[in-house]
Amino acid sequence: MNSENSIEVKNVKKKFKVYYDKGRSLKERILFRNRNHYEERWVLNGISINIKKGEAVGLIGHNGCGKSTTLKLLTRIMYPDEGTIEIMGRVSSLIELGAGFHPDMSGRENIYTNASIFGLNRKEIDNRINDIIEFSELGKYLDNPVRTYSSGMYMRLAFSVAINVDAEVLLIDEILAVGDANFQSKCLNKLREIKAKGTTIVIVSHSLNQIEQICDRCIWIKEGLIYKDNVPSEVVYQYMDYMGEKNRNFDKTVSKKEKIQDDNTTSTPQKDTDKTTEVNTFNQPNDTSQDSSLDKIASIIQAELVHEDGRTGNRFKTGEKVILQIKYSSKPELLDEPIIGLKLYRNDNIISYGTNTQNERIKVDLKKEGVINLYIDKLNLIAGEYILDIAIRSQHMFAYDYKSHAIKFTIYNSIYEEGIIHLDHEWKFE
Ligand SMILES: Nc1ncnc2c1ncn2[C@@H]1O[C@H](COP(=O)(O)OP(=O)(O)OP(=O)(O)O)[C@@H](O)[C@H]1O
Repeated sequence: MNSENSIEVKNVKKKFKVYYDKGRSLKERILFRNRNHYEERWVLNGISINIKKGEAVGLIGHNGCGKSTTLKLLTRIMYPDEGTIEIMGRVSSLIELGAGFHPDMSGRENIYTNASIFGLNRKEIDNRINDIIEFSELGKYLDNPVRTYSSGMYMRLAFSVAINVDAEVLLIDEILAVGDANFQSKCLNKLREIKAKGTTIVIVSHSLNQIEQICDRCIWIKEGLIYKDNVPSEVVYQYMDYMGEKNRNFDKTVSKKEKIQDDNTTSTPQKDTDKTTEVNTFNQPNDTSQDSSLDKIASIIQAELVHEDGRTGNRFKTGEKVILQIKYSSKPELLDEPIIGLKLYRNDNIISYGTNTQNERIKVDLKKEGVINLYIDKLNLIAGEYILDIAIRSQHMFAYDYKSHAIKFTIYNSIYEEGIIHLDHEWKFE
């Protein structure tokens, strides 16, 4: 094994036996008695990964692609059918929440048994117990049996033990999905601390944001093989594009099926409800089903964010140049000096920015139909999920139209930053 590496996975293949239903009735059992009772399904078809000491690697991919299987093979919960896995140093894992906990034992007793599974002796655990208890925030519940714990409390305990055993390799499967927002951010900070100390981390997560925040490298597993292996910002971007395309194709299929169903079940004229329309397209002027735009003095028909090269998107890099395009219709003769307003907030409800044309002393002149373009030179938000509300209001604050959650988008950045905004800056050392 190369001394620079912490993990070496060579051409690993893994198959599972998937057992058929034996049949419920006697007749089924007799009829199917000669049939093979299982089929073999290959989940990993030859994976090779070298992970350097101190590297943090994220595994991503769609459901069932083999991420957790890879992690379980690394933990040696299961073994490969072909290929080899070598790991240097003590391994700590957060794979199945509270696996290894005894339900009737107290939190404190479980700390001892769980930490000893990770290879710590009594004295080593005694030295760490205060840190473990403090991090778990379990306080007065620590002496209660863990069967009385909520899943969040289980997670706190499991996480606290796993990160305090001074492992050289930490394997985490989707574990940060549990627990409240405060604890999640505490775990993220702790992971950064652990990483800074040189621990190798492999993390499976559907939260691409977490992967971007913690990892130096991201591996996309597809059809049991490594499809992409690069810096997180690159791989996550490509993955989002791929998943977006997949969802659009799915929507198209659903739309077609629904249309056929609709055609079969009703003879009344169908309204124009094309499911392939972007989610940020709102009720159309010819859609008379809802609060119709026809009745409105001004309507927001569509809103989207556009990259500098003209592509519509919902994923942008911190500092990217973007254009917000708002397609509208209005009845100019009835408009009373309209105001266009925006409110941008992060998915934890922190308002990140808000403005309107009135405050900026911009005179708005809306036509019967048109597009409002807002040019944003630098979208200086830190990585996260954001939501944009858009409104067209009158001078008297009457909302002609208000679109809550008009656009949802993601900001990515390979550098971890705290807060909301990114301050353009430059370091100089003299
Ligand atoms: N013990 C098992 N027996 C049979 N099939 C299994 C077993 N464990 C996993 N599989 C199958 O292997 C495939 C990969 O599972 P795995 O849990 O590794 O996927 P994953 O990428 O982690 O998915 P998810 O994102 O949904 O967690 C799935 O089709 C799953 O049904």
